Amino acid sequence: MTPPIELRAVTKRFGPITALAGVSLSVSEGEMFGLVGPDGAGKTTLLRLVAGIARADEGVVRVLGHDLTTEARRIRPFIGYMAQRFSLYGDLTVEENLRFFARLHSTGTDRAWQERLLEMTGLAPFRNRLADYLSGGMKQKLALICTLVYRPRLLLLDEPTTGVDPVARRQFWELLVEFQQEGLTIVLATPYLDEAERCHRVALLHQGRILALDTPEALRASLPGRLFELTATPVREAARRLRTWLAAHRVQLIGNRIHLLLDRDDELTPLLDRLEADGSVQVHDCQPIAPTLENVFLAYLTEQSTHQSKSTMYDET
Ligand SMILES: Nc1ncnc2c1ncn2[C@@H]1O[C@H](COP(=O)(O)OP(=O)(O)OP(=O)(O)O)[C@@H](O)[C@H]1O
Repeated sequence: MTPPIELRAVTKRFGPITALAGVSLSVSEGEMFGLVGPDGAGKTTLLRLVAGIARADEGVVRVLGHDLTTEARRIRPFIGYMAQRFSLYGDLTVEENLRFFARLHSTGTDRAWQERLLEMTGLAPFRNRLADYLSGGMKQKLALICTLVYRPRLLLLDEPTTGVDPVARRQFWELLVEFQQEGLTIVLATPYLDEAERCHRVALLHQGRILALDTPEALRASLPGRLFELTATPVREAARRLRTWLAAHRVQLIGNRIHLLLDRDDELTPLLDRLEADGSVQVHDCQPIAPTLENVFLAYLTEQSTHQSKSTMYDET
């Protein structure tokens, strides 16, 4: 079966900036696919290309069997795209917003579906409230159902829960999972790695390239060696010293803890002895831990930037 989304060697430039550089990926029917990466990595650009709003400079974007270079218009009725700043009409009520978006796509008559969306999101009791007076979480839910009101086959979400409180985020996710289980294919960009963990597969983007793409389990397993969590004081000095002895991607400062990636267990004791040797750094605790996606992505990103600074050094000499 043809995958609903397929990108082959896609490049997108904005003047001198290369937002996407030769990206290839495919998303399967009914999949929940996550895009993560630092600001400016190219996540929004990728979603906009798939939505048919922007065009690739090179490569092929195929969505629902159509080549978007020539057939972008054909897919629009089947795509739900919730942009980072999705605009609701603040002076319309919840229900009026929903009907407005439904009418834009000539499905204004499917009232049963609209009612179901209002019920599912818990927005039914607030149907007459102006959108301006909804909480942040409720606004996001309304934006989601305005995106789904015309029953798209693909749902593209750009950081849909940014700035939403944890309870509302959890509710939003319960809805997403419900829609995905009904067969909707979902691609979402997220800055939250706990959200990425809930996706079937995740792509890590950096400067327009895919650094890693796999299931969360496989990505975690791809971190070579053993990970240790260390508490020490002063923690910044401890991390600084470790970074001078080990490759940068092996030492991650996460809050007030250091995560240390070693090849072998027996590297640990000599390293800790060296850290405490002059008495100015004290190690309080050190335990082996299971890696999270955050560890994996930080390792990839640091390794990448070390690589780049090395090649810049070579370029300059
Ligand atoms: N319309 C545009 N004109 C010029 N540059 C752009 C445009 N859109 C994106 N860019 C640039 O392309 C690169 C990728 O941007 P993009 O918005 O896709 O990243 P992102 O991963 O979504 O980051 P963020 O989460 O900060 O939006 C950035 O360097 C950005 O400044």
